[in-house]
Amino acid sequence: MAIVQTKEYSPLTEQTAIELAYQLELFPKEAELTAEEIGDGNLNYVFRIQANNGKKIIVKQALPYAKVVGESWPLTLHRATIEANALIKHGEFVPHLVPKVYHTDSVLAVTVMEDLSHLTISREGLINGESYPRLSEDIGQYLAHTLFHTSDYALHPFEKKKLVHSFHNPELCKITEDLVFTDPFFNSDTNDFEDTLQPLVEALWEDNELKLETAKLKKSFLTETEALVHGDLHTGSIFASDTTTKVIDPEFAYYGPIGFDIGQFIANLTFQAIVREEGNKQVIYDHIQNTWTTFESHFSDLWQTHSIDSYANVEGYLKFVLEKSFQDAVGFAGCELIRRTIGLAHVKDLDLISNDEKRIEAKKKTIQTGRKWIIERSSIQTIDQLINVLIESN
Ligand SMILES: Nc1ncnc2c1ncn2[C@@H]1O[C@H](COP(=O)(O)OP(=O)(O)O)[C@@H](O)[C@H]1O
Ligand SMILES: CSC[C@H]1O[C@H](OP(=O)(O)O)[C@H](O)[C@@H]1O
Repeated sequence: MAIVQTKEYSPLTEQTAIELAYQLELFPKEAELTAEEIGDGNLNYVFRIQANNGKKIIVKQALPYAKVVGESWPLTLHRATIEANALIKHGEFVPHLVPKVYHTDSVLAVTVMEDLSHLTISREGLINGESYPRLSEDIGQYLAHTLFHTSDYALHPFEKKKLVHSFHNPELCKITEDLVFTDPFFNSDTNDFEDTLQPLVEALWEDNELKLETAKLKKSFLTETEALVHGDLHTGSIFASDTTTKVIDPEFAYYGPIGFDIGQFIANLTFQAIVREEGNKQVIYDHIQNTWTTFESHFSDLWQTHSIDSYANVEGYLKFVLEKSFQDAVGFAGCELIRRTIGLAHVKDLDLISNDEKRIEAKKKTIQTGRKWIIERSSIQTIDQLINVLIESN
């Protein structure tokens, strides 16, 4: 990977993105290049550069503010370095499940990576009725390998603490602390929901039991440095086809609780379980179940074969770790369901439902399911129980 440092930050244009690609010698000098800005996320520029021979690359650049809000919301450029380093670190364990990184530049806040345009963002595909047979198996493996190998169960304590330090990501964590764990549970300016939902939302704001349990989950997010988590593992951060899965966009990566990524992914599948017609829901229930069972079995295998923890063979310890991760995941999934329904950043799975009655009905379900999962997470002990709870309210 070439490392070329530029002296000064400035936002790229399609023209300067092409110049950068030439400068980095990612294409032969004689290649004719075209560029297109294709970013549809909340935060960054994404340029696709294409040569006349068909070769393509992606140049992703952080802006010094959150694109979705504008310059009034300044945001660290360091997130680009976090993202590139997380792709590289996770790629050590699951190279087939992340894009290749060709180049990073911390001054320009740029990551140049493999183009995945032959795949589809899984949220879009799922909304269009795709089932992606490999999705849960691949994400279950991604979760098991990235989380186990970056944890104290696998790493020397010095190495682990070095990683905790290098993935210190306070500004992006603060976004999650606010948008996932706080604002939706209070009458905050960032919230965004239909007037019809007002009574249900006000009931959440007055629900002390819910707020107490959410406070405990937020505390875990704030304080537990268990593993290097992706930090924003929703279906919009996953490219998929029937045969391939690739996880992108880990700019929210930091050392956090093992259950966080698992919960966010399960919640984003749950939007589909709720919005799909009756006959198409089962494939999503199966994905939810398979995500956990694949994670559990791969994590357990890694524990047996690679753990360096003195207590690894103490009967009951692995079971304790898995039970805690599951319970956390259920609670984090509940927070994600609620925040994507009434908070600042929504999901198309819900918002694209054009029929008002159906959309509101679906949103009531995601709010009620989220509340239930947060409050009842300690009594939901298996993935089958979780799915039964979901089916009962769906
Ligand atoms: N490696 C890639 N290959 C092809 N398209 C990509 C790639 N990375 C991002 N994109 C496109 O850019 C969009 C936004 O990327 P993302 O990393 O999610 O940005 P943000 O951080 O702003 O959310 C994706 O939904 C996808 O369409
Ligand atoms: C102002 S950031 C809101 C929201 O956006 C991020 O998602 P993405 O970058 O994938 O679009 C993240 O989920 C943040 O909570």
